[in-house]
Amino acid sequence: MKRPAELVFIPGAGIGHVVSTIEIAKLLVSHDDRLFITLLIMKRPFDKLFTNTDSSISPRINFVNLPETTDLSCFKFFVENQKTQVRDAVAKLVESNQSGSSKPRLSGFVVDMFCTTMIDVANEFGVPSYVFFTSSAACLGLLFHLQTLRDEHGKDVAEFMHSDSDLVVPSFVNPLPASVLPGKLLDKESAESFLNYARRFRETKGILVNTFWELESHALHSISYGKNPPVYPVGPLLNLKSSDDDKGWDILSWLDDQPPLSVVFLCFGSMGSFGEAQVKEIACALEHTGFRFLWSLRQPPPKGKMALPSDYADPSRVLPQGFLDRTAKTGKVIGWAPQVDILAHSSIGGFVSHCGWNSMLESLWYGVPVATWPIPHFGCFSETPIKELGLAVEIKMDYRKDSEVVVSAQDIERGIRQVMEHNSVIRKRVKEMSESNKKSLMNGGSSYSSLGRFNDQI
Ligand SMILES: O=c1ccn([C@@H]2O[C@H](COP(=O)(O)OP(=O)(O)O[C@H]3O[C@H](CO)[C@@H](O)[C@H](O)[C@H]3O)[C@@H](O)[C@H]2O)c(=O)[nH]1
Repeated sequence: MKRPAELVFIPGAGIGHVVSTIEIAKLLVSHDDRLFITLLIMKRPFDKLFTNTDSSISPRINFVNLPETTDLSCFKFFVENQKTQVRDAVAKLVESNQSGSSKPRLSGFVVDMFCTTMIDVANEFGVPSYVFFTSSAACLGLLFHLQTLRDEHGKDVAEFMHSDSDLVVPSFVNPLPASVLPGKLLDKESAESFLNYARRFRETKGILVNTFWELESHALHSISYGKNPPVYPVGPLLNLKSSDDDKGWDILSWLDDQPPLSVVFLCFGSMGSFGEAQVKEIACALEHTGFRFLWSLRQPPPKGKMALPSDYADPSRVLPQGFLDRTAKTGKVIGWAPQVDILAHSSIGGFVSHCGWNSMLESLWYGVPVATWPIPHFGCFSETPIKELGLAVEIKMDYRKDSEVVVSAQDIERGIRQVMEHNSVIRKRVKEMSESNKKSLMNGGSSYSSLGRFNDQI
């Protein structure tokens, strides 16, 4: 019998990365009873995890909170600066595992897509690394493609920044207009970091991706070849546990009073917020459509400060005058939303989203069609694969026109009307995909089998 094995997981900072990493850890240990996992959690002072990081979730999962860092000048350096802490934590783990032959042996690191620098630490301990890619396979394919263009064809990807041409990217079904590529991916300074992530992915023994075959078969085929390490689609990895705070209860009981499919939900992820002019356009669109709405409205962090948006003490400050009174019977403006509970509610008819990959997977799980309003932060964009599959309608598309460009109330209204249509083809397709979604994780399903293949090589 094989000796028990221990994997060290290094999730990226932020809810969009930590939650799915905890879910993959839970799935892996439930599939293999000789596996132990230690998660090293990096925290910035403003990170709210909104998730359970105590070890009671499984006796074979252990959380270690790394000391909080205050130097937040740059994300890349934030991760780099954690190397010493990671090294120390792993050394302690190895030492405590030496005390008995029944203790697990360190078998590898699973590093977040943005923590590839930790591959160096895995190498110091003489164990292999794997990547956990928290976004879509299409996005992973794009990173590989840009890196190949750069390293093998000498192409300067910054050229695409101002280009109007189409780009043939193997992980996308249709050519991509250069204008939809996130500026961060092409910008001279940040592009090099992204290309470097892709270079380092290729050094690893495998890439776990939070997706499933039925959703992204085209993208997955396109990256499962030649020089790339084996790719394991193991999603959707979602924490569907209900919120138990009082605020959440108030929102859900409001939804209980609304008719089925009548409410449009607007929420822009953990990092999404708008300036006052854009907030007013959204409010006008909502009022004009007359649909019931639930709107997670959050205020931007102070300019130049690395922080997350926060809830408004008084949202009427940025809304059109009298908006809250006029819509009191049909709408609710909230701060942080218990998103999965909301998407699960039968009154929700459509979701206006910034297209973070977790949000996309959550809405597909519950069969809620999406109106896409991408706000790319780290250059991972998720709405294109969803739209290519006919699972979403579009509000805003051009990434280069960043958040400073105000989307008009008319464009928002058009998107909301489309996404709320009851008998649309999109709604039907989303429902069908919702079924495949659930099957992929069941015994014999595509993600279930992928997990088995991954476990076999640990
Ligand atoms: O009010 C809110 C806002 C968000 N969420 C949850 O927070 C998560 C947000 O994740 P995601 O939708 O992926 O958005 P981001 O927080 O923006 O995620 C980052 O990480 C993702 C995974 O790599 C990338 O796809 C995104 O582009 C990147 O911005 C989801 O589980 C939401 O349910 C809430 O519960 N309430």
